[in-house]
Amino acid sequence: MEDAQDKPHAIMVPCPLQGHVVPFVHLATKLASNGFTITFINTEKIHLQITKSAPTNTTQDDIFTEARKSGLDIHYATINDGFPLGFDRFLNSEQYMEGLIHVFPAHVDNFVGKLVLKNPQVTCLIADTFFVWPSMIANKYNLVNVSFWTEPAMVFTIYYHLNLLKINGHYASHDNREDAIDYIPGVDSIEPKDLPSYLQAPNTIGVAVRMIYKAIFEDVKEADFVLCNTVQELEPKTISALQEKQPFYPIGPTFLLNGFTKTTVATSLWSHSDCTQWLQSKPRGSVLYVSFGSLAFCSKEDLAELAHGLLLSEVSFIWVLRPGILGSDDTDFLPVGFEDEIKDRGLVVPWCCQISVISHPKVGGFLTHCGWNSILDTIWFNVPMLCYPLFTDQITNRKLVVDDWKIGLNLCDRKPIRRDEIAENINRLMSGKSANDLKKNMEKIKEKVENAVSSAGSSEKNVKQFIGDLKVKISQVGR
Ligand SMILES: O=c1ccn([C@@H]2O[C@H](COP(=O)(O)OP(=O)(O)O[C@H]3O[C@H](CO)[C@@H](O)[C@H](O)[C@H]3O)[C@@H](O)[C@H]2O)c(=O)[nH]1
Repeated sequence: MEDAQDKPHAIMVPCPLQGHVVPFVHLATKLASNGFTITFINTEKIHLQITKSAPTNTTQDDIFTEARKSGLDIHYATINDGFPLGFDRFLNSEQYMEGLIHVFPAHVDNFVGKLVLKNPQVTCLIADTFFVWPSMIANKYNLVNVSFWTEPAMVFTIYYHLNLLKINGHYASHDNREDAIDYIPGVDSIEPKDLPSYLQAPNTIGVAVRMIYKAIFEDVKEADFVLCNTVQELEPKTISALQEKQPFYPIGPTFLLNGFTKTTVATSLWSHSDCTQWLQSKPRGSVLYVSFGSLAFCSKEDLAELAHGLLLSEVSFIWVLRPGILGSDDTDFLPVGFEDEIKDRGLVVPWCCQISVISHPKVGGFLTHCGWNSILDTIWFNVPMLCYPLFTDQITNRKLVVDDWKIGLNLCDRKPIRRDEIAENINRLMSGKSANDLKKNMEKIKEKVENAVSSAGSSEKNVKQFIGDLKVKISQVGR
């Protein structure tokens, strides 16, 4: 029998969200192609949503069936998150988060306990940094504790140094300081307005969210290794500073780690509308892609203003309007006559295969909420961004895109957003000098990413380094 460190068996648990399941699946595939055995866990709810959304001919009980046929040793299991399948987790997000903190860990514990008993080769837990329980479970079952962070290192280090923000009066005081923050290791300077949203308005967000961030960044300090879906050359100072605290490996973008091939693993939570035929008739680089990811809510007023801005811009667009984007069952939010007015200039879809759309040569700009996966997707396909961050890390991600890397523009500089400013910025994104400048900067950033995922690049090297370090750790833990 092989030693446990020669063929590590890792349990992988993503946070039950679209933007987390996707990078976890790519990482699982990468590790399995490097000789790991993986047991991948989705919640029953996520599994149901994925299988319901997959094309009927591919619906499977096990999303890794095809991957296994190609020789990868990936097992799949689903566990209960503490709520009935019919419970609406988004409309009851506060209650859901309480459940993820207090109930979900008991289900994970139960599952891991049984698996470890049956299978002594299980040596490692790779859990989403967003969970509060990994160190408890890793310690209980003597597993190497690996935390996977799906956002940029900049955001990680801000939460990691929450205490510094508090001591210095930039967070959690009655009257937070408004001057620049220049004491976080590896971050030159950041304005309070660029902090993740949860750190800006501590009194208006739920208690559960605040508890989660405090708890997860206490827990991650116990991890043996931290993996991050970023690129060393994009955030060098921040990453070096973090590496002085903990073994921290930038290994992104994970969707490129297996070469850019279409994955056989179903991950989408909604069915894809096909946009390729509609795109065919458009001139090269002329279409704006608009999407706000899987999680963020918009107000009815802002969506109406966006719709008017798109009309005024006269640009062709594909707009992903996810079901539930208003945070309610309301579906009646587009201005009267909008669909007639856009005719064949605009296509509104509930969801699509984002990679297929932004890789299409007809697409020339991306109006995005600045979800980290979307930023990585669009860098790879050289599509400049118009940034409309809505909450959480998206606020800080915008700073990276617009202020630091200069590969995107702000949608509006003030709130509430205004249709004339939206239209003007859409046009600046899609044509003229500003568009050319953005494209030139984008080429430089893309080159860094391209180098990182090449066989001698930093992300590939960091994956190898992580695997080597993990094997040493496994031999020391001696399961
Ligand atoms: O129509 C669509 C829209 C999105 N996607 C995919 O869905 C994912 C979306 O991820 P992301 O852009 O990161 O947005 P969210 O779904 O909003 O992701 C959550 O998780 C991210 C990673 O932690 C955070 O950066 C975000 O702020 C948070 O909202 C990406 O893989 C996209 O390729 C599609 O396939 N089709």
